[in-house]
Amino acid sequence: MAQSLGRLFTLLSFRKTHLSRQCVQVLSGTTLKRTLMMRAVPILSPKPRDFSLPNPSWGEEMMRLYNYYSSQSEVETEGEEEQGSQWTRLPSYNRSLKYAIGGVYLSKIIQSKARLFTRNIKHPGAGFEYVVFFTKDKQRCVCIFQAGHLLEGPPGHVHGGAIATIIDTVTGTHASLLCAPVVTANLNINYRSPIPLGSTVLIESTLDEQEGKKTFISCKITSTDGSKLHTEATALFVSVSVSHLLRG
Ligand SMILES: CCCCCCCC(=O)SCCNC(=O)CCNC(=O)[C@H](O)C(C)(C)COP(=O)(O)OP(=O)(O)OC[C@H]1O[C@@H](n2cnc3c(N)ncnc32)[C@H](O)[C@@H]1OP(=O)(O)O
Repeated sequence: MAQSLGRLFTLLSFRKTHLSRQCVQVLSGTTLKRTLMMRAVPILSPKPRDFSLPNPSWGEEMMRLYNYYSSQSEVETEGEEEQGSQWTRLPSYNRSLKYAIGGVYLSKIIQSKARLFTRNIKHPGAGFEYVVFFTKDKQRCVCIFQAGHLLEGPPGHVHGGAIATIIDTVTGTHASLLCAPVVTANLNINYRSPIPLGSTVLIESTLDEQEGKKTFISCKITSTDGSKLHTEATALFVSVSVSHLLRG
């Protein structure tokens, strides 16, 4: 199963690259053709958009924290002692790349229209704007989250389901770093204080325990200065095989 899946990924990856090259050759020539080519290449390009990089919708606080954690993730090389390398930023795509071979999307193989739930609102800033950083030993993750106006629950505040979604995403991403592929088996959430719509908050996840196929992670959402607790959660992830994901 794994072997034939691997062959399928390699074949699809080759066909996609080959198609991009053919498209460039056919279209090059006149200005019109060049314009068309410029438009066609990004569509066919195998390089996916990384949604965890800044966009114009990110507010001041989101940018401040992004710059802070990014500055903590620079690694000194050439024999010098590493400085400020505590955090590493995780790229984030709108399809399931994680388990794929050769840059082909797993979600595309299962269903071509599938998109990651948290990355499918097209208008920047309207939904989930977030970026996850993890520590070198992968014991902790921190997510900077800016909640857009389409996530409203109680007037002016973030919907409880949207909060559950971002918690599942952060803790699931954390568990995936440790032992992918995983699925959420259990998620317990205590909502302590509402999160204002449009605000930026910090989500911190911590590895509690790993026991066989089970990974236990706890998580809290606070204001960015840590003074206000919004949400606390614990989650259990169970490691599964790729065929478990494909089987459904
Ligand atoms: C990049 C973005 C990342 C986003 C991450 C998002 C992740 C998700 O949302 S996944 C989607 C939601 N989750 C699902 O759809 C999962 C559906 N459930 C399943 O597939 C199965 O029930 C599954 C795999 C969790 C467990 O299957 P099961 O056959 O019970 O596994 P099994 O091997 O027997 O259990 C493993 C262990 O987990 C325990 N366990 C399983 N489910 C639970 C549970 N709900 N509560 C407590 N323990 C549990 C079992 O008791 C067992 O423990 P032990 O090893 O001590 O005996």
